Amino acid sequence: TQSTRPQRLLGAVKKNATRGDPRSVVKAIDQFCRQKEWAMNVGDEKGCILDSVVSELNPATVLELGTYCGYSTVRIASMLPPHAKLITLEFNPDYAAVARQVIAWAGLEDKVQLVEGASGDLIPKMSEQFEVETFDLVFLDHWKDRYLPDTKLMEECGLLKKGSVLLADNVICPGTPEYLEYVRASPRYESQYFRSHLEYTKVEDGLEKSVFLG
Ligand SMILES: Nc1ncnc2c1ncn2CCCCCNC(=O)c1cc(-c2ccc(F)cc2)cc(O)c1O
Ligand SMILES: [Mg+2]
Repeated sequence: TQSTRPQRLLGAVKKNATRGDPRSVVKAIDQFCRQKEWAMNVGDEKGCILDSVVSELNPATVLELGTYCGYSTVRIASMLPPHAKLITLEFNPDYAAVARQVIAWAGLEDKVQLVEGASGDLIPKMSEQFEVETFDLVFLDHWKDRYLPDTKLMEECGLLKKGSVLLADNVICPGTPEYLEYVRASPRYESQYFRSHLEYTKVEDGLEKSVFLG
């Protein structure tokens, strides 16, 4: 049977990256996506912006919506302090299976909890099932029309506290107009746009960082 793109991406990680070395995993995926096959990872350019937000915030609890192959999961988890935890939600079981192996190759399985399911179903169960009160950082990188409803859901479920940061990928391409309008107009958020490019291309895209004011 034919392999899938995520499976070929995993092969490139196993071939070119060193076990237990997250930076080499990130580099192997970026090389694969530039030289072999484009894939919808946040990528190296936007990845540097992601890194700077994580290192500035030094979060203890992180929620990632949309794992895909685990590229941003590895980028974030590799920067977390010792007892911090990252919960990442992935809807597609095939993507989840690849992501688990990418995360394990990077040696980060102890910091990451990958949960399979839809964000809309899992967010309301967060506090009871995953023993999390609030998230210091949420990285939104899943269905673009779920960014807004899931943000409202996180507010309603009390998962955001004063100072929680939402970092949203693809706010220009593919675009999340309703989400952008909401976080930029709401008095409950302080928003900032980081202009960049769609991963591995010259197309404009960017990240929106929104601080919850409580
Ligand atoms: N736990 C959960 N709950 C809900 N949905 C869930 C989920 N877990 C996963 N999904 C479903 C996400 C499916 C992938 C989302 N990402 C994207 O769709 C995406 C697309 C592009 C793109 C841009 C230009 C193009 F020409 C083509 C594609 C770039 C990106 O950086 C993207 O992140
Ligand atoms: Mg994305």
